[in-house]
Amino acid sequence: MTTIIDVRHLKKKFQKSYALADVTFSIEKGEIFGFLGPSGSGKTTTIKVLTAQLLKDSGEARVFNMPVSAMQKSKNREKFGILTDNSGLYSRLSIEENLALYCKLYDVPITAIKEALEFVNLYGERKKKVNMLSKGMTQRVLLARAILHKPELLFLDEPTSALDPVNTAHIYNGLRALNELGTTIFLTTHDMQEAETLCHRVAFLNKGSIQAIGTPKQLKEQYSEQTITVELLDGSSHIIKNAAQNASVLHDWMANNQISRIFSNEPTLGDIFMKITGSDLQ
Ligand SMILES: Nc1ncnc2c1ncn2[C@@H]1O[C@H](COP(=O)(O)OP(=O)(O)OP(=O)(O)O)[C@@H](O)[C@H]1O
Repeated sequence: MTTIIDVRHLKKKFQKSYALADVTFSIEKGEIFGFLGPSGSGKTTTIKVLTAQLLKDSGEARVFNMPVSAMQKSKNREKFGILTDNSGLYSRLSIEENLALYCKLYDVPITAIKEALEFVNLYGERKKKVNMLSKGMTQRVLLARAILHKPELLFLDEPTSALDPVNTAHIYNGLRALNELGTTIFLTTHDMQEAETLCHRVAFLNKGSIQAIGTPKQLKEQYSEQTITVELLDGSSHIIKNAAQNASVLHDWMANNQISRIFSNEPTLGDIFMKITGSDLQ
């Protein structure tokens, strides 16, 4: 396994308060890793430190096995793509003209524009000026720009926050396809459904520190209360622990043909976040 991002005891303070209090995690090549946390938990600060837009106060942060400071060098910048809400697009130029400038900057053939715009479902709109675009369209242009040079690593800060369900689904499929081709993806979100749909592993960030980390399945198993709901034909509903002492009750219902539905009560990632931190993800 190749470690692409390695962060240990990372701290970052603004004025007197810690945006990152003590953050430790690593991401392996080929992973889609989700950073889940409510507003103000430190997600964007982490991306900014990892992409050398902000200096850390202490701790270690390595990307591609290099200290983050090396990410400023142009040959290393080419290895990653980044989508944040801090746009940097030229509002009076068209989508296509903006991406063409980026192609020049990264020495990417101009033909890459078509592929990137098709990826975000915007090729038909390529002549539109950026100042005429909706928030969701701008977000898709930024995503196209982030993948234009086919980076090995993508940092996506809330990539679908302004998108409608159709475009969100389109972007999810595209990100999975990119990941299958080998792109490692670090994404932040406060949308637990997004994390569950896309991510191989997730970390829960709250008040600048990681509270839990694992695959969605591991976290659900770890924090499940192991109960099942049994609905009977008489309309009653029973939540019982999935344990040996309840086998005879279940057996009797079943033997008497009383059961209408049975399902397990799996917690969502949002439930688990709430349980661990006492706050929700919004
Ligand atoms: N440049 C800055 N100066 C002062 N405080 C800052 C600065 N940038 C971030 N912070 C503070 O650091 C904390 C973490 O902010 P950050 O933007 O990383 O959170 P976030 O999880 O990305 O939130 P959101 O989901 O709202 O984007 C917040 O309390 C924020 O106010």
